[in-house]
Amino acid sequence: MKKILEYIKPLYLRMLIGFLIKLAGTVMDLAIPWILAHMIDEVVPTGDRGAIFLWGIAMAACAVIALLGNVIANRRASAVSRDATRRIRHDLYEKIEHLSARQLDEVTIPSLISRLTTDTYHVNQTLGRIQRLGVRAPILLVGGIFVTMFLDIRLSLVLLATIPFLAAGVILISGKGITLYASVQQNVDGMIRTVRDSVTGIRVIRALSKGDYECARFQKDSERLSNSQIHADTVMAATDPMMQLVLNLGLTAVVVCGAYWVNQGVTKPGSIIAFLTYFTIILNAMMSVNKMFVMLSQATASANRIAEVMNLPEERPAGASIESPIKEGVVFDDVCFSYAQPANGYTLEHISFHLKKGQVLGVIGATGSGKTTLIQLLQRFYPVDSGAIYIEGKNINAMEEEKLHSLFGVAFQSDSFFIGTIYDNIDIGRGLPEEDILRAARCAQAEPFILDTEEGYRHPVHAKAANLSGGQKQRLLIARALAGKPNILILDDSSSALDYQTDAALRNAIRREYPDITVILVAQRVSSVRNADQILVLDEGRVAGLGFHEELMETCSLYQQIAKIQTGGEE
Ligand SMILES: Nc1ncnc2c1ncn2[C@@H]1O[C@H](COP(=O)(O)OP(=O)(O)OP(=O)(O)O)[C@@H](O)[C@H]1O
Repeated sequence: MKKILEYIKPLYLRMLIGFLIKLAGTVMDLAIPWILAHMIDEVVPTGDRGAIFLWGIAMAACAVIALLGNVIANRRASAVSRDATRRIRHDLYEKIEHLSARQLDEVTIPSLISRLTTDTYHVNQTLGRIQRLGVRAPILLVGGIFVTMFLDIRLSLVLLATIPFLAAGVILISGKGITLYASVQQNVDGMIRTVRDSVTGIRVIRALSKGDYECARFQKDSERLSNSQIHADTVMAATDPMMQLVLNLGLTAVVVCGAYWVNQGVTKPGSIIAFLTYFTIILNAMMSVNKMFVMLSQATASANRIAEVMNLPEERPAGASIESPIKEGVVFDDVCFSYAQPANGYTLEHISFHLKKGQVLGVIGATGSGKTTLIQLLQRFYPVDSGAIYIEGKNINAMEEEKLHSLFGVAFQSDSFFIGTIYDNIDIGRGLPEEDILRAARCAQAEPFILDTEEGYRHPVHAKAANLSGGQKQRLLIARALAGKPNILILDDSSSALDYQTDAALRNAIRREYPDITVILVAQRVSSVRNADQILVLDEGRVAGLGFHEELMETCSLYQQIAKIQTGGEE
């Protein structure tokens, strides 16, 4: 909550003005029953029509001012909570953008989505409500009690006796609400995770006839969420009836005592009528305060979840000062890395190689051998546990993140497409020169299929590029990676859907059109890497071989095995 208060601080003045307007409106609301009692008990018995008319006008004026004050203040409250939430959402999004891959793994993407959406929504709603009712309800409550005391001290003491019971109940229950609503939000995370998995993998799910299984999984998450929501709401809902009961008992006592005192002539009937009106005002104010506490419990749970992400430390990798004696290309110097605890074994172990500028490195190995991890380390998505990675002699830890990432053009196995044209999907908002885009598309062997369409480069791409084949998508991704003319091109198994001929044409075109680009080519097929200047063979995170094709065919048994399986022994 402390973090959220930082966002409200600059809005204090605006809130204060809103509060003052609200205060004026609320005081007018409180004045109306008082004027009513005064008219019945003091003015009407005199029979002075002029005075009755004037007091009537005063009542109407109070009602109009109360209405205007409340409307204006409510509008201001919405504007303030909208502005505060917009800034919170913006900063949270920016923070998420800069989280390290390890932090993303820890918090998880679905949880970040719900923090950015439902949690900020709860904060927004509560900020608005607190401003709308935070002044009005307590003033109505305290003011109502104060005026009733002024009207009749004995009757108001009967009413006051109920307040401590009510306050204790509200405080107890709303404290529990924070824990309950935090658990609801955790279940929202779980449901988003399941929906995300099912939607992104819907084709695979259908192909494997796993629809029923996924439905059951969703049902389970949905039930868990409903149950936690029902449990939280049931506990929190207990406060309203409890308050009504206590207040109604108080009211009964007031009416009984009031009737007795009127008979004795110590209380006037007008006071009893005004007292009952104030009683309704106090009851409603109590209910509003209670609702505010319920919302506050929910918003506190959400605010804590938002602050948890915002307070995550910036992970700045260590060991940035050391420079490599090799001043060009990419150098991996005895790199070890593990996603979890190194004590449980490394994912990549003692990886060393030097890739000269303009050279091609092929990376091959069984699934799970660490090929993608190696690429992630090069882009500093995770910090290495030991050893160092250098680009042009500079430790990547010493580079500004933006500068480091601007060196790469990356095509992953599956990457995102957005609704737009083919041209837009290659450019992705970088505003690149048209000739660079056309050249990249040509080189990626994408142009023939693009020109085959009626609209050419303006051909529409549907959501998730559902109207393109796997090979066409891969070619567009490669074109996207090339179009920015990067220093280092990373192709992570991104030509697996291409036929052998297109794959070979692609590699030749890259060499011909972009001779200075250093290429790292992760592949499953020996044919994709055989012409590389160096081939790194990975086996369970260790280097099983490093050299060019013919060399490895002589020295590396794992490489020989892979080649033999893929070529049917022709090699
Ligand atoms: N974010 C992660 N957190 C924990 N472990 C991970 C993570 N990503 C990968 N791993 C593990 O690290 C190992 C290497 O994975 P990696 O993706 O680098 O293999 P790969 O050779 O690229 O596999 P593939 O050819 O199937 O893509 C695997 O055992 C994998 O389970």
